[in-house]
Amino acid sequence: MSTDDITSEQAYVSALYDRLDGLRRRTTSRLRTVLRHSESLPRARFERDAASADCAATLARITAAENGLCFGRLDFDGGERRYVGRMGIFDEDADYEPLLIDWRTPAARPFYVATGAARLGVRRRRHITTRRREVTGLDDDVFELAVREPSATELVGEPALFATLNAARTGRMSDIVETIQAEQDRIIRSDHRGILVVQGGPGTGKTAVALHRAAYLLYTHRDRLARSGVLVVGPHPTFLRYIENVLPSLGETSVVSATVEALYPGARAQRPEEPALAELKGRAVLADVLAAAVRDRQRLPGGQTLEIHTEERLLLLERSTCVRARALARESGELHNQARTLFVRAVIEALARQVADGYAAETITAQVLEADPEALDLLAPAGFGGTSLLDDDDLAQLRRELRADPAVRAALDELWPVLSPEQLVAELYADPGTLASAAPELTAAERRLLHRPLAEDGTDPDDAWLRALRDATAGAAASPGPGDDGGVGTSEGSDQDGSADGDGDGDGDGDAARTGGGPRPAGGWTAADIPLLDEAAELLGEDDRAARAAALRDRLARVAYAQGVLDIISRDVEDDPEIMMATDLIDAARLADRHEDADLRTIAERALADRTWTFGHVVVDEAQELSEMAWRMVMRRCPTRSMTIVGDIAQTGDPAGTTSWERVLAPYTASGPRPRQESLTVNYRTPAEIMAVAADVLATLRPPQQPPRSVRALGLDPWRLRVTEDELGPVLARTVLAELERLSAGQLAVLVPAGRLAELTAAVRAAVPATETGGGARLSAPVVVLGIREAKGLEFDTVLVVDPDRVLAESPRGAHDLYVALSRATRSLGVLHTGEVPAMLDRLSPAGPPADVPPAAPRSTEGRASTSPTASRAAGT
Ligand SMILES: Nc1ncnc2c1ncn2[C@@H]1O[C@H](COP(=O)(O)OP(=O)(O)OP(=O)(O)O)[C@@H](O)[C@H]1O
Repeated sequence: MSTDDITSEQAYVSALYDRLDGLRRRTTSRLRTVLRHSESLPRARFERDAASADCAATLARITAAENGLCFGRLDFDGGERRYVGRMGIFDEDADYEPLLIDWRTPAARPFYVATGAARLGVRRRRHITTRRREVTGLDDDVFELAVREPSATELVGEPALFATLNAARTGRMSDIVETIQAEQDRIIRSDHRGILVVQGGPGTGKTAVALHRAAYLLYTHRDRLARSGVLVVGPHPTFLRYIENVLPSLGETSVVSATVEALYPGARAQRPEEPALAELKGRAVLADVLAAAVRDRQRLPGGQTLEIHTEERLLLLERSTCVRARALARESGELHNQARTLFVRAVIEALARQVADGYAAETITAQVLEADPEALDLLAPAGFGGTSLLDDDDLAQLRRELRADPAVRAALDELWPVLSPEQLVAELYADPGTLASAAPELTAAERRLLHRPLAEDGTDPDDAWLRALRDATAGAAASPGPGDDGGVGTSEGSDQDGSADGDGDGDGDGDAARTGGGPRPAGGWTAADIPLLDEAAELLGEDDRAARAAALRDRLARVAYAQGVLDIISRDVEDDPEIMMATDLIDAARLADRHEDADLRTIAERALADRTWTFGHVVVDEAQELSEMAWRMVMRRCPTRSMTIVGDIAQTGDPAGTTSWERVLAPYTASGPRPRQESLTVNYRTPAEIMAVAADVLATLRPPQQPPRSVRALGLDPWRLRVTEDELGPVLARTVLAELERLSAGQLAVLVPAGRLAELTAAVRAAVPATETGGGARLSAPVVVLGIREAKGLEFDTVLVVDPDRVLAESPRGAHDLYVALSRATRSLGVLHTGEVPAMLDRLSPAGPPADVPPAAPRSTEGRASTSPTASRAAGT
């Protein structure tokens, strides 16, 4: 490329940066002006905050575009020229002529998909490489005018692509906006409607494509998606940290990313699950089991009558009354906790009638019996009409007394308890009788597997459901107002059944005390339990009446305040009919609404705090790991089914994970359009020599899968080293040091069977103290030691896989896990094994012990993250 070319491109790029600076200055100054206004009224505050959020989002986009602002140019047959970059820049003085087009616009598309076979009118595609604001290189694809056969293997912008692929890893995924390939571009820009499934082998760019698609959809449908948000579901927290820079670097900051478990704002997984149990808990049939468990908790008295001994009297609750009350509550279509109100109301009504009849019977006995000795027998079958002897106030008082009576409450709790999801699931596991009745579809052995006693302390400080219920009811009880008596939610007239405490007994405790806190199984919850808790929450229903009543009370107070304000400003002019008064323009209710405080939390904050939040689009990465129950949980978050699902069924490690996209998605697409399927076939990560080893493992899986085609070979043979069990720790430590020496920059991962994580981490740490490990590992560390599941979706320059035999034995999907482990490296791979090498790894070249590395001397790698890896490596040895 001539220096003239670089000079002229530099001039153009510099002019773009000048415009970017101008835009930044204008936005910053607008932000300052907006923030200077100290608004006292909530609505004005809201507008100010919305304007400042808008400025902040624009500034974030400008900042994100700074590096690599312009990276491409297209020259068309007719002489038209388009520059492509990270954001659109227009010439305001020339009718908004585009100077730089955003990569997501249709006009930019030929940059990614034009080939010699399908030129789309492009004569030349130029990749422009920049460092900071300086143009450092140009690469041109000049298309011949003659049409030739399309080639499936054709890469777009090879030099730029290989420069990225060969660069050392940093522990953070980067965007690929400058080098998106044609098969990836098609997926990124695919229609947002419906479910899109992208199946692809390791390193084919599924994660990269899914994230660029999220950015594309946010750009194309910003109005719709900005309100409801986009959710990215990833397999583990380390993965979410690994990808967290990608969308911000594309100028998108409003995406929520979470693991499946984090979508349930309550209990957290506290321990790993046994594979057999994880598989069982993942089955969709567990949804039926939970539904049956809920119905089982809606009970009837054992005999024909239930005796309730209150302090004053003995009440006899007829079984038939409970049958009717239960049918009424069930048929209402309300969820369990809300339907309890109807059940309680019907039972209390029957008990009130019984007490009133008692009064009537006494009256009759005293006044009538003498006149007609058979009066009791005559009246008893149809009742004494006792309620008609009491006026409405007396009856209301009687119902309140009955609801507050501890014996009556205990009986109601036995028959129809308020349940938290944690309580339902933990008590289901704990009680073999409930399990047997709720889970007839499971075998006795499976039910035994599910059985787990309750944790001894019985309460779970993390039971958010109960905490929220307690807070809400405490708030409701603490704020006296019209709602407390005869007002919203508490009167006999409106709610009849009582108050805002969610159980209808008017005691304000929300029954939290009676649920005994939040039970959990001994040992705590596991990741496989979380979808069950979410399902239980869905069946039980959120009890939001306390919060609703509190909100209504707030509003009444605001209306009263607004009325006071209107009275004051109208007072002096009240008698003059000529003068228009404030009350002619606005009433108190509307004035109050204008003063309502807006919810200023970000979409992410609101969405993650609200279990019932639904997103405009959901991306599921490593989707093969989701169980059927987890899918139910994710699907609830996306009723529109606008979803991008990316994964690889050959990499499924979770025993409850997916083996067929069709099968797992069938329940959600039965009545709608079928999911669209796309596949990615080119492996950008793993060099061909390593992929050949992984492909041998892949060949042992059923059903057989096609390995992806590696885009590059590096000429470095993957090796294996046999060591004795005793030597494993020290040899591993020396190998790590030797490999670090070889690796001038980048990252090294030691991938081990989950059961050996602690022991092998200790061995590596003896040589490299800064080694990071486990789910919370900091990926910028020079060395990380991870179990295979924790390495899902990640990549490293060098990978050492330890004890493949144990990886294979540790889980029914051991071979899938080994396949994942072998396909994480971007440069080199070594395997340390203690027994015979598994036959599927025969292709590995036998190696001698790590040479030239002194065995002891632990190496300091302090400060490596902030200095150049090469420098700190040198300093550390
Ligand atoms: N078009 C591209 N240009 C540059 N780099 C790319 C491109 N496509 C993919 N890559 C790189 O290839 C690597 C693998 O991509 P990614 O992690 O998205 O693959 P994956 O299919 O999700 O892999 P796995 O299934 O193993 O998790 C990443 O470093 C990614 O940045």
